[in-house]
Amino acid sequence: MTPAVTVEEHARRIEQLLAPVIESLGAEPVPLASALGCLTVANIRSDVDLPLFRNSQMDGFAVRAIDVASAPIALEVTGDIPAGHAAPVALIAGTALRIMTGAPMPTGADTVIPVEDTELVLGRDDALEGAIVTVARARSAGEFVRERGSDLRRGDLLLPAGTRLAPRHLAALAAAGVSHVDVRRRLRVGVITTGAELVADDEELALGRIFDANRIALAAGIAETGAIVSIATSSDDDPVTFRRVLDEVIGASDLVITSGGVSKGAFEVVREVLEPLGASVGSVAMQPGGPQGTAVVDSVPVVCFPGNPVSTQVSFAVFLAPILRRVAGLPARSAETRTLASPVQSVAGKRQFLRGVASDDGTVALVSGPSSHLVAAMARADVLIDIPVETTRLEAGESVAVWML
Ligand SMILES: Nc1nc2c(c(=O)[nH]1)N[C@H]1C(S)=C(S)[C@@H](COP(=O)(O)OP(=O)(O)OC[C@H]3O[C@@H](n4cnc5c(N)ncnc54)[C@H](O)[C@@H]3O)O[C@H]1N2
Ligand code: MOO
Repeated sequence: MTPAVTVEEHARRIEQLLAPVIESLGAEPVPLASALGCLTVANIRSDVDLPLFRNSQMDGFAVRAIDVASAPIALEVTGDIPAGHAAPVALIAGTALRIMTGAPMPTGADTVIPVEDTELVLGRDDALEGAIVTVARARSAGEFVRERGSDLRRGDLLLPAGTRLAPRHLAALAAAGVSHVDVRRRLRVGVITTGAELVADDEELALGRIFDANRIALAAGIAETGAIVSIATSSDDDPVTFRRVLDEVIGASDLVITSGGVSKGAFEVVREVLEPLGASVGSVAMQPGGPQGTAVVDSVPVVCFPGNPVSTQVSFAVFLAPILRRVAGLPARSAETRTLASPVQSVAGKRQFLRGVASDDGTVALVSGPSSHLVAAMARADVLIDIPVETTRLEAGESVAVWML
């Protein structure tokens, strides 16, 4: 990749690298509890009517509308129908049955009088036997009765193919008794951060060592874009260690992302291990995110990002997030136009992604300078300001494209 390729060229390269994996993803059945965010692969029809049976919409008394037409009227209460009641119950004409919300309607009843519109006088020893209910107002037939199949009929379409499963979809499937759903298999993405300076979880900080910001950033980015984090781990700069870690992660992943070890230093472990395997490592005309690489190892695509934490995050946002979002059925992150709150400088020949905060008044302000180690400043940003490759200066009030983070 020498000389530098454009952002668009590198994006196309990654698109091509991932195409075979995405095309062969296929489908798998998953339990509903694991299906949030998955895409259905086929139309799902209901095997049942919803509601499953005719039931009461209110706590109250099941009656015949004709028997309460001249309310107020007193009726004998001949029994109770709690929710979950299994045995079919028949209403005797001219009487009432106490019923709870969701309980099956007794045959013969055609309306429910809400308890608020009644007065109950219990029988001897406060038993329901011998109780009398006074109904204060009439109701027409069908009121407060939820008819079987009134929500959805058996055989009707419950969810179309290509639905990205949200809680409301899962609720409808569960209500229809569906326990597993066929979904597009999600991409399993592995993460390897590299660098002898990275403090492992069980190590103490010492001079020259740093905490690993990229492992969690990439893992969270993967999860946010609807893919599965297969393994997120790290390696030091020893090629033998890196190769061992790479093999482990490749075995569990459809795609592997590395961070660090791709520029021009003396200990660039990613480059050292992957170039002999045919990797393309070089420069993309962007800042941050200049050093970039791609490889295929054991048929698994490997995308190599630079180690600076802002570079890693910007690289993920620019090159992988759009693809992963599309595969997961998520809408593309919107790009908008804003006006600059203050002038910006840029570097000729590099597309610059500056970190900014967008305001409701339509302006965007920088949160920091352009350097790619400014990980704390990036946390204050909500947009990337996209400065075109040949632009070297923009004045306050000029329009810029911003990418929502
Ligand atoms: N002589 C040159 N030096 C550098 C060039 C160049 O063109 N010529 N490019 C610079 C640019 S731009 C970048 S970006 C970095 C990329 O270098 P690497 O991808 O090889 O990354 P490292 O050297 O491993 O690390 C760079 C930087 O980031 C810190 N780092 C690494 N991993 C993590 C992590 N997981 N969490 C937090 N911080 C991390 C690392 O300590 C370094 O400070 O190269 C420039 N150099
Ligand atoms: O390209 Mo590096 O990512 O500028 O700092």
